Amino acid sequence: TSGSVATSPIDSSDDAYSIPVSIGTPAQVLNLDLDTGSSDLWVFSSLTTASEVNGQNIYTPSKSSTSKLVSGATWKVKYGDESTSSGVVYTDKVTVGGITASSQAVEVAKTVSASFTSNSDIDGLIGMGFDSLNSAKPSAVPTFFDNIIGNLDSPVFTADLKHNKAGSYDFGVIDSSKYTGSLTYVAVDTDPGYWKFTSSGYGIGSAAFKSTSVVGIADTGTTLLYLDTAIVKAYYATVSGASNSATYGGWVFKCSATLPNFVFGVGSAKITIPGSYINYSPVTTGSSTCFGGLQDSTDIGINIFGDVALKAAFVVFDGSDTPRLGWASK
Ligand SMILES: O=C(NC1CCCCC1)N[C@H]1[C@H](O)[C@@H](N2CCCCC2)[C@@H]2OC[C@H]1O2
Repeated sequence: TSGSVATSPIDSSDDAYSIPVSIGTPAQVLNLDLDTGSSDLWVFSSLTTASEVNGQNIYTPSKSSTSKLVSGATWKVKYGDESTSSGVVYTDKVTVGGITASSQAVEVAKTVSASFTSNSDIDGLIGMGFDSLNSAKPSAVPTFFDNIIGNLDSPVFTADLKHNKAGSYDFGVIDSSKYTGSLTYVAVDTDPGYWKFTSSGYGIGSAAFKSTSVVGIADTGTTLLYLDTAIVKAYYATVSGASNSATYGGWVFKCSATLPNFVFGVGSAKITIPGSYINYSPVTTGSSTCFGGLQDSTDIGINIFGDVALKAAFVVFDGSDTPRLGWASK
């Protein structure tokens, strides 16, 4: 089997990309953030503290004839941005892009942190990282990808994210009409559970490409691109008036600035991020100061190829016995 689901940016800054996910019988459709940087499928629900729900669609297990409580199971997840959620676990039928997991662990939130409450566009997350990152106790539960991989024509899913328009996630198939040239594959280190790979270097604007190993994760659930200080400083050195602002917690510049393209290497291939993708958004609504889409990864401890990078490419997440990532321009 194979399938495809449209994914849309939740706002004009491409802060996240959501997909419709059907849960239960009859179907309850929620808009979930597909996150390759985590491995819990969790949802806003009828069990979520009422004051922490603010316009999100909710999953009500008691209205689904196929829901079952997983007795004794709990979960609690904390993300890199310090957001958190926690609750209990049900199993139910889950369908994404026409592909069904008949008994998918659905982690039902009893509580969520403020940043989730304030984002009415996201009804939960569907984690597509490796099972080792799953937070369920006393035992981890498989991801949706893990549950369907055996039924897929090919053990892969692909990401075709776009700037300010709908893209797609495909499952079980690599659609060659969605990219140009050829795919270049790179090995994945699944420790501790991210899609972690080594980029072969970078280039800033028309400057010479710098061949150097840059270890990072392909993370659809992170908005921006986070890289080593030296690379980031070299990039913003080409943007007149750019500064690393303590006030705003990162590199900022005049919204009217022209930003150079940023190239990252995958093997012998090169992915070009248009400079415009690095003009992420005004620091506050209406400000003429803009926050950069490329930021420093020092405080994180790992480099993150988030949506700013991913939307410049077509990416194959290959979950075969030797996991790997395929990258192509588009
Ligand atoms: O915490 C990270 N990434 C970290 C960012 C800082 C540097 C380290 C990694 N990703 C989260 C993301 O921010 C959340 N957010 C929801 C609202 C729209 C934007 C996305 C969403 O929930 C969990 C996950 O996705």
